[in-house]
Amino acid sequence: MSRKPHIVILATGGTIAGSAQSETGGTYTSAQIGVDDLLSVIPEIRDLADITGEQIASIGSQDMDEATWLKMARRCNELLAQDDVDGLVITHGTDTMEETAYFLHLTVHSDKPVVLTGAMRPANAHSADGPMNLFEAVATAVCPDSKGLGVMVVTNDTVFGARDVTKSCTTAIHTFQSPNFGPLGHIHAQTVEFQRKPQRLHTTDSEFQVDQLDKLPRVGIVYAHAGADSVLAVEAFIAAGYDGIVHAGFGNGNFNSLVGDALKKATSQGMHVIRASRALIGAVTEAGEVNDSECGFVAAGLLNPQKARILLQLALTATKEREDIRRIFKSY
Ligand SMILES: NC(=O)CC[C@H](N)C(=O)O
Repeated sequence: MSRKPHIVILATGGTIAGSAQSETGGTYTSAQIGVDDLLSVIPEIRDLADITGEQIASIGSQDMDEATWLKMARRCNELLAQDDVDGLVITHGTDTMEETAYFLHLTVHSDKPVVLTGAMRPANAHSADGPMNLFEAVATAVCPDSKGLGVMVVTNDTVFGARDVTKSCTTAIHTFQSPNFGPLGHIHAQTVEFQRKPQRLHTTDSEFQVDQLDKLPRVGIVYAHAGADSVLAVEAFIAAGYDGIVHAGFGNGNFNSLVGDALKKATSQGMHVIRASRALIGAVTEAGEVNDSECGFVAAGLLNPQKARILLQLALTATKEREDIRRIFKSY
């Protein structure tokens, strides 16, 4: 490429754009600073790429919603279809970054890099992590080896895959981890080195098309605990006409008998139930204590409950057949 790569930064808010009362900590407000101000503190970023910025939203990511996801997916697909755009960097709050990353991993149909980044310290804090994270996100977006790896999350000198990454710590700057497999790669002194590639389907191989949609199927999450009477939550989702439930179960996707009966009632009424786990590591497998085909459930595999919810929502835009949903959970 003779010209410099062109990277578009889509800003959504979060702590990376946050402002605190004090540079050493305390309360702060997300989404106070626009994309131009974020860029102004790292002028070297313009040595890596020609940068243009767009403000997609100005929110703390706890307020991220499906309407904004659909808008983001559409805008990403539009931009990446342009010959003069080589990749995207999305600045985002960390609370739901993993969910937005996985949603875009399945709905953006391009092999050009899409990299999400954010920060744990507000923009005006001492040793704010946002500027370096943004710089390294752009370094990742312009790296030729990033092509075809799907959507990535870059923070703290580390590149994670959208499917595996999760926010693991409430406050630390090394909060993002991939507990099952570790990161895709690392960044040091502007150099990005990858160790592995995502194996499951994504982006250019994804069957999910959301460009014409203005909403997604309704799927709720029910969380297991000893002595759970979350049968009431299951009943509430049934009564509200939800399309599906993800159960964040014990261990290998287990539930107590009360909740199990309520979940079986849900499937008998045409709802879809995914068995995920509240455990951090390991897959929910079909061969365990639950007979999925008898109960009409689908095992989430390695997806955590919040990502299993997104995959079920997208699956239900394409099919209502349980066997097809099972195939989707084994492929994405
Ligand atoms: N560190 C953060 O980005 C968290 C701030 C805010 N809750 C958000 O997710 O946008």
